[in-house]
This record gives sequence, structure tokens and C-alpha cells, in this order.
Amino acid sequence: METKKVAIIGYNRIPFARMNTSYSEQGNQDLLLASLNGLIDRYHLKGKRLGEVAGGAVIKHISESNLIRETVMNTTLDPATPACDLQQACDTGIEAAIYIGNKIALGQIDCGIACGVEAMSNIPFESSPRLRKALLKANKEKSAFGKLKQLLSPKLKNWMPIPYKGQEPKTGLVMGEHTEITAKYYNISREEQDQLALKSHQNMAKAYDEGFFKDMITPAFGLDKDNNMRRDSSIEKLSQLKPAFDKQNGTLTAGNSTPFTDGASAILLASEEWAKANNLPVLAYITFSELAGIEYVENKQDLLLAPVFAAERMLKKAGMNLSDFDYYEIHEAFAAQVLATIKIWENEELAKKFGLEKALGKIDRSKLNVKGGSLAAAHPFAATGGRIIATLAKLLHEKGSGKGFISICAARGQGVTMILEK
Ligand SMILES: CC(=O)CC(=O)SCCNC(=O)CCNC(=O)[C@H](O)C(C)(C)COP(=O)(O)OP(=O)(O)OC[C@H]1O[C@@H](n2cnc3c(N)ncnc32)[C@H](O)[C@@H]1OP(=O)(O)O
Repeated sequence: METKKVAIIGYNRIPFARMNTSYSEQGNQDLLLASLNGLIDRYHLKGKRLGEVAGGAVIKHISESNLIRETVMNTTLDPATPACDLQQACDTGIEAAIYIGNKIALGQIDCGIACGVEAMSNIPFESSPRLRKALLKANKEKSAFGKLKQLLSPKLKNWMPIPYKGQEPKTGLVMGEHTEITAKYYNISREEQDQLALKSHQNMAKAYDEGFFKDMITPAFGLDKDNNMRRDSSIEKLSQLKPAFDKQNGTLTAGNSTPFTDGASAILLASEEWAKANNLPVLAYITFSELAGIEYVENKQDLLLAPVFAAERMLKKAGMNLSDFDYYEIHEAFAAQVLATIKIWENEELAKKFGLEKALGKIDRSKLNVKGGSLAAAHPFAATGGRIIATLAKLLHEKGSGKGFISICAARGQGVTMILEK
């Protein structure tokens, strides 16, 4: 069976905001709706029935189990547009693009939207198992006295809401603690991390000045720019920040780690035929992608390094070398994870020790995250994939030719890589 080419046709996101700042009153639906509405307006999709909308949020309330469909129903798309919720940690957005892309490739749909959102300011709190049991039992009691007896049975401490900590259940460590181990194990210095963080902010500030984001971002809830991006950062300031996860001997700080973030993004994918029929130019094509997992309970240092293997498998299938690309978009969850990933790809000895057949080639650093990365834009988990794919598609469209490489690491030891081609 012949497959169709998967074209990236459009994009839209809202500005990303540090948690508890500009979007402190908004939930997942509000942010996603703003992002989808911007996309619908820009590409004149009002009233159209699309093949499917797929995406998700990493953290949702119980009432949001059909978040994407619920949000689509609030847009001006034809309500006959079906939708699907996906969740896969920080690779949710890119996995949504792969899901929609595969359906287009197989001819099951001719167009669709891949999207992602994170409303960290409004994340749900969990309740203790003891309290949950008491509430369920109280519900079953017939008499008011019986209900009261059940409700009063849990100790006061069981009534405390349990906040999100982002720990890996299998290790009990948060991602910053894992990445602190990564930095030490792979000898990633504080200075290298701070330099990468500074470059991310400088690149993004330059991109804003040049108007790169003008047709990519729609203002929302009074915010018109990513509010984590700093023009006042410097190596001096970054080097003075205190370690955040290993207070004594750590190198990860608030400056070289992403903050918790609110935001949403969406991209429009289609077959070439649909693009032509709708008079919309193709920005770039998704040509390859790969998902990998990695062991990280014994090897705590490797939690965010699964893209190392994804890249090896993907490049082999594509018949390409890591040096063959015009641009590289590597998700900066932490500067240390980016630097460790690249070090393993580039260093023959380290690559073999890690389990690769051989080193994958060099990355020209002047082609890396040229419009800023997650350290500057910040990182609303499920929305990051859309931001990265959109950025690379626009870069390739402006250049008029070439290839781009994407790498996104995620919690639970998973990672995705992707190739876009003009
Ligand atoms: C989920 C997945 O699947 C995979 C992934 O992507 S993993 C990534 C997941 N993300 C995380 O785990 C988030 C990790 N981040 C955190 O926990 C927190 O942001 C953190 C502990 C690193 C920092 O939290 P914090 O201490 O509250 O940071 P914050 O108060 O904003 O900043 C501390 C200081 O650094 C300064 N600072 C931050 N960035 C700076 C920069 N670039 N330049 C200069 N100064 C900076 C701030 O101004 C602040 O200074 P003051 O104290 O003088 O105000």
C-alpha cells in the first residue's frame, strides 16, 4: 500500500507563562481553546470538518477525561470533527503529531490538528486513600449519623490534599534530581550548562526582535510574549544562582532548568492534496520519527536520555548521519540533559559504552535551537512538542530547502526523535 506524504501546513500557540503568573486563573480548556481558535482564524478553518484533532495534557482533572473533544466542541470547527486524548509525558505533543501524521500517511484522514496544553497553575490535588475510602463509605450510608461517623473516621492528616511533585514513581526522585545525577555521571560542568541557558534566551530574544514569532503566537489573557524569556540574563548572574536539587554539590539551578509552565500549542497537518485544495502552502514534511525507552531505575543518570537510542534507530532507517541537518531542535528540559545527550552522540568511546554501535556524528552548535529552546520559552509539558515542530517547520520553509532534526526527552525514561524535510 502506498503511503501519503505528511505535510505541516500551519501552527499557532499562545505565549507560554511561568506557573502562577499570567494564566493563574485559566484551566486546560481555556488555554487550549485560545490556541486552537488562533489556528482556526489564521488558516480559515471555521465551519470545516477536519479528519481528527488529537492531543492532551500531561496533568488533567478527572472532569477533563475528554479534554480535546470538549475543547473542539467549543471552537468554530464543525462539531462533527472527532477528537482523541493522548498522554505521554513531555512527548505528548510530538506523539500527537505522529498519531495524526500516521493517519494521514495511511489515507485514513486527509487533515488534522495535533495539540497540547498544560495548565500547571490549576493542577489537581490528590486525596489520601484513607479519605477517599471514607467518602465512598459515607456515600453509601443511609442515615445522617452513619455518614457523619464515616466522615469523621480519617485522622486530620488524611484530609490534607496531596500536591503534584513530579516524582518518578519507580525511583522516588524528581526529574531535577535525576538530571543532577546525569550531570555528575557524564561530567557536564556548571559553566557549560549556564552557557547553553544563556544562548537559549539570547536566541529567543533575537527571534522576537526579528519578528520570527509574529505569525506563530496569538496573545491570550493579556499576555503577548513568553514571559520566562530574559533579556537581562548573563553568565555572571547565572553563575551566582544556588543549586536547586543538590544544595551542597549540585550544578542545576533555576537558570539552567525549565520552570513549571502554563501554555498551549497546535499544529495543522494534512496530505498534499488537502493543502492544495485549501490553497495552503506546505511548510515542511514529517518524514521519520522514532520512540525509544530506556532503563533508568538501575541507571538513574539515564532517565532523560532515551532520545540517544531513538536517534540511532531513526537515522539508520533514514540512511542519514547526525551531521546531515540544517537545524537541530533539542528540547531543553535541563541544559545538562541536552549536553549529556549530545556528548554521547558525538563521542565514540562514550557512545559504545552507552550501547550505541558507534557515535552518530557531530552537531554544529550554531544550528542548535536557533530561535531559543525550552529554557527560554519555558516548558508547558504537552505543549512543547507543538512549539518545537512549528519552529522547525517555519525555519525550513523560510530557508526553502533542507532537513531538520528534533529530539524530545520525557519522564519515565522515554524519548522521541523526528526528521522534518522541506
Ligand atoms: C515532564 C517530562 O516528561 C520531561 C521533562 O521535560 S523534564 C522537565 C520537567 N520540569 C521540571 O522538572 C521543572 C523543574 N523546575 C523546578 O522544579 C523549579 O523551576 C526550580 C526548582 C528549578 C526553580 O524553582 P525556583 O527556585 O522557584 O525558581 P525561581 O524563583 O523562578 O528562580 C530562582 C532565582 O533564579 C533567578 N533566575 C532564574 N532564571 C534566571 C536566568 N535565566 N538568569 C538569571 N537569573 C535567573 C530568578 O530571578 C530567581 O532570582 P530571585 O530569587 O533573586 O528572584
